[in-house]
Amino acid sequence: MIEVTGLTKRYGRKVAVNDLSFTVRPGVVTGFLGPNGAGKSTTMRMMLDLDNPTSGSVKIDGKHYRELSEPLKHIGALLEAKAMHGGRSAYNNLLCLAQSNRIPASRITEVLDMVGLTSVAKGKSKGFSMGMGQRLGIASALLGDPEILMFDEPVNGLDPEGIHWIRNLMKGLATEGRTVFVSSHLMSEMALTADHLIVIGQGRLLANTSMADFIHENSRSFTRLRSPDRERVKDALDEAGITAVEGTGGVLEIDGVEPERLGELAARHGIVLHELSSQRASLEEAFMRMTAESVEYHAHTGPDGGGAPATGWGSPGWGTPAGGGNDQGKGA
Ligand SMILES: Nc1ncnc2c1ncn2[C@@H]1O[C@H](COP(=O)(O)OP(=O)(O)OP(=O)(O)O)[C@@H](O)[C@H]1O
Repeated sequence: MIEVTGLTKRYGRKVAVNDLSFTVRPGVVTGFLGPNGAGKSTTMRMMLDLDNPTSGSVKIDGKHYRELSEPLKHIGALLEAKAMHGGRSAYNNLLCLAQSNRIPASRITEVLDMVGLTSVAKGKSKGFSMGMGQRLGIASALLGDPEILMFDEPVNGLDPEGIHWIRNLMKGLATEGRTVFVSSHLMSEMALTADHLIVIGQGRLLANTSMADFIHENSRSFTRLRSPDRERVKDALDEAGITAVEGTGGVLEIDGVEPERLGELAARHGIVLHELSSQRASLEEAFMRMTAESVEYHAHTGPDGGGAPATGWGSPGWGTPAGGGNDQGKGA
């Protein structure tokens, strides 16, 4: 378990991390999300004692990182790919880490095998591709067989097979009861991997909630209905007191009514339907909606400034974000 309490980091006048408090629990994969510059890496560095907090604290299984005698046996981290000694072989890089933490050399062979680098174990790591460097970083995180694992952008540089592998690895580690904390900008990947989310913006906590609740609370869900008999559908809906919004291509969008009820209503009126489907926004849309106000670096790609998601944004029925995007500790 990782406990973060009142964590703050200032660089001069810049507040990179602003009074963050949350707990990362074992047994699930916890995703760490935030726009560029939100303070994710700074938070992770402070968790590993690589940076001193201005105030507040981080406890790793109840202890400060500095109090852990052989830290790699408690917490393993992938912070920056290729943070290894380029002139050393993959094996020797891991050997140095193993020796400083009294980890048997046999474990090096095991982790190299786990990450698929056995055949290049003797190769100097400076010749490694980005994906190989990432795998070596992951091997170093796993070396001490720790209960807590932290991965900063682990899928960077990995090919689809590698992404699939790291996803299953993280899920497997959580299933074993370990604490897995992972940051990524790849929302589709995060949606497949994480069970719980910590979201920050401009150093502040925006959400601490389950993946399902985060998407549910920050997105519009509706039922999409398409029929060759649209006018009769509209009459039937009117009669039943159900409001429909006209979407593109003759589609009707209905908020807050399950497809089952709509299907039964259509059947009662003998109306043919060509489509009846539940629409749920993606994690990416929910994330952009929640963090819209705390994005520091915008690309101005169009009249709207490029800050809004393409789908659903601003369409009828899409309400204001709960708590104006600042609902701290929601659902915790
Ligand atoms: N050593 C430093 N000196 C000054 N400012 C810093 C330093 N490290 C980080 N910052 C600033 O603190 C803020 C948080 O940076 P950080 O790298 O933690 O964000 P991040 O969420 O990891 O961003 P990204 O997603 O782009 O990696 C940024 O505004 C950054 O410019």
